Amino acid sequence: MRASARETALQVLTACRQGGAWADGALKSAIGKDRLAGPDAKLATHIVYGVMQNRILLDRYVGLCCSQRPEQLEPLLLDILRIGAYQILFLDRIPDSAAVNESVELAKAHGKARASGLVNAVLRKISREKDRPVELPAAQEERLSICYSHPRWLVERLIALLGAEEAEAFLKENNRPAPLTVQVNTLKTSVEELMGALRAEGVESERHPWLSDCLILSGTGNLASLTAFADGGFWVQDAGAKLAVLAARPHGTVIDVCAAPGGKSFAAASLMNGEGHIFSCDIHAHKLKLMEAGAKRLGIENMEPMLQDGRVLREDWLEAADTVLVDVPCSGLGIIRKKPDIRYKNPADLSGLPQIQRAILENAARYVNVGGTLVYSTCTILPEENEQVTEGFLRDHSQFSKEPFSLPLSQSETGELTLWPQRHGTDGFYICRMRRTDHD
Ligand SMILES: C[S@@+](CC[C@H](N)C(=O)[O-])C[C@H]1O[C@@H](n2cnc3c(N)ncnc32)[C@H](O)[C@@H]1O
Repeated sequence: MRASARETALQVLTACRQGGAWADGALKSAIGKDRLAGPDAKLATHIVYGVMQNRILLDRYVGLCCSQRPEQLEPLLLDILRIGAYQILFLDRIPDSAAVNESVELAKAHGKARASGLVNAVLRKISREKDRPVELPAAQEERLSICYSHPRWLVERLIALLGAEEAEAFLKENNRPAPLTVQVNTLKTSVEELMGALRAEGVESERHPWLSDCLILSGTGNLASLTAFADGGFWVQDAGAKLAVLAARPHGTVIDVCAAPGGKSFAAASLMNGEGHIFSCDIHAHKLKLMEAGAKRLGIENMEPMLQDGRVLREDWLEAADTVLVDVPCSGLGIIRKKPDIRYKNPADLSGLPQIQRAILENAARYVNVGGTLVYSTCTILPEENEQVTEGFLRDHSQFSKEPFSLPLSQSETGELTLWPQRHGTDGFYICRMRRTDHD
């Protein structure tokens, strides 16, 4: 039974390595394709997330227990070793012998019968030595990088931003499960009613500590299979994302320039209580379908998904909107706890983002009417995608200025706020609220 969970996990790790897939999406489709359910689906998920969260540390163990360096091993074999090592080091309920044997079988099933001896020897050695603390380098950056499996460049950036102690707290938080926060669809139901409906389906829910219309769920299994979900009772949304919409106080004509999969537009619609109109734009046609389906499920009628590149001006929208949301594509380094593989993005691939973000902000700002609000947000914590983009924009546009805002969790006197998992319990998020005071 368990072998199929491990086989699925291996397929997912292979898809991520070879095809550039994201673990969460690849896992969801592999679990569906392999028809895993219950404990098998859970184990496959634990293994994939666990390997991603601990990859650098696991490779350290493999390296110490193998005559070859991890990077010299065939990638498939290394993935099999990581899967085995993760179970031995982190999953108490699986006997080490089972973790070793299943990994050996996995190697054989993938035509690596000759290498299965190596898998056996390395994993047995890891099992024997697992209680001895792994030797770590003295240098702080290197030590944190291995301990929490984050690439060295990111650890260095975090230490520069936060200092070593808080950087470590952030890294630790990234390897913990994030709470599953959902937003109650107040257009259709109430908090109490939804809690009752979830309970009837065996799902535990508790009120969010500081967002009155949000719940934290546990024991959900596949969310999409719940009747409460199909009935449009809620959508999944991190508290940080909800705060970005609260900071905008959306009303009247709203343009959400980077809207898919639609979470912030849904939150705006619910705050606007059926009034006004929301243009929910995205550059990818296939994502519009997601938003359309979401809006239909939630019974939102004043939201209009549209195919529109945020960098390209629509003349008919010039100074036409009361609220413009600019939730730009970003490095996503604030949501590592939900997408653990984001940490392994190549930093060189991130360097072009600020230019795209600035171009979208520049264009979107032209849609804001005088007196209207412009909110720029990201789910990252890097200043070059956050403060540096908004500062550059404000320097060149004196008709906009930052405006203080207050939120259930905290206030911002300066008009901008960075949220952090280790400080706020939310995803890492940046929010900047600006107001237009004059024409261009
Ligand atoms: C951070 S996500 C938005 C999340 C969304 N606001 C929500 O809360 O569900 C960024 C989105 O921007 C879209 N995007 C990327 N480049 C774009 C562009 N030039 N114009 C419009 N949308 C773009 C991506 O397809 C992606 O869906």
